[in-house]
Amino acid sequence: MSDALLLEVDQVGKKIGRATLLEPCSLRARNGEIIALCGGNGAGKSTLIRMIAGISKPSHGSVRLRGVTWSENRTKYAEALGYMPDEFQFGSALTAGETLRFYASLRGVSVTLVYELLERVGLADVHKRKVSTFSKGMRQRLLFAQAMLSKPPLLLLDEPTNGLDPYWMEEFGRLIRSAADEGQTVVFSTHQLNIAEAYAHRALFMDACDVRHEGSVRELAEAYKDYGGLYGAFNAHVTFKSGLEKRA
Ligand SMILES: Nc1ncnc2c1ncn2[C@@H]1O[C@H](COP(=O)(O)OP(=O)(O)OP(=O)(O)O)[C@@H](O)[C@H]1O
Repeated sequence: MSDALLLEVDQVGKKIGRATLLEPCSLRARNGEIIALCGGNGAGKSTLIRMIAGISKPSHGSVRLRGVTWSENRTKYAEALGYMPDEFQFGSALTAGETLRFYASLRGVSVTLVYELLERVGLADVHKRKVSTFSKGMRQRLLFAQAMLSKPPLLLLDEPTNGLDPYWMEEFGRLIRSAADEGQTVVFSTHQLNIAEAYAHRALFMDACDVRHEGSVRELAEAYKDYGGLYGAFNAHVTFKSGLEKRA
């Protein structure tokens, strides 16, 4: 992990009408850091991720990636980012290989990398199959490969382990660790606190559209080791008021 700051989320919040989707919150991420956003349903994880991804405009605050905001330099910002949304429909007529080649051509990435990535996410043998025949976990792995295509400085992953079997859940952990070892920063949301504990450096605990606590995963797991590790730390900081957006 280096000291270089890649991502600066500064008092970013979101309101739609009278509803508060996210209370103003801040987050800094350095190169090579893995950060887990943990929280129950409706806690605000996707809202925060979408604002970092540049697809939802904050009502307050700013997000800087490589020193620029989305509106200041869209190209520099977008090139620094690989985004895996929580829900996505691939074109059903395309095979896995065609799908990834399509995204590679959009980003000017070599086809050699496409097959290397299909191998890494365990889809090389089925690259000629149409994505419409894939299971949920297989589509998740393809979506993850899509986010990793250009080896972006920031991997922004919304519930990436959703639908993965135990083998691929662990493998996902190893893939993000090796990305971080190569200097990529990973911000991911998850309901799997064991994955956050095993692979993330830092965790943000979110609830009721607010960040309740932020800390080093190692320190939190150690402090709560007699209470279930990170799970115990999460329970100590989060009161589960999730589910509905706040209204003024
Ligand atoms: N377009 C919208 N209009 C009003 N409220 C919204 C809108 N989108 C999301 N919300 C609300 O914002 C809050 C945060 O939602 P968000 O999707 O960020 O939660 P999440 O932590 O990702 O949840 P999950 O784990 O269920 O995916 C929720 O209360 C949700 O109901």
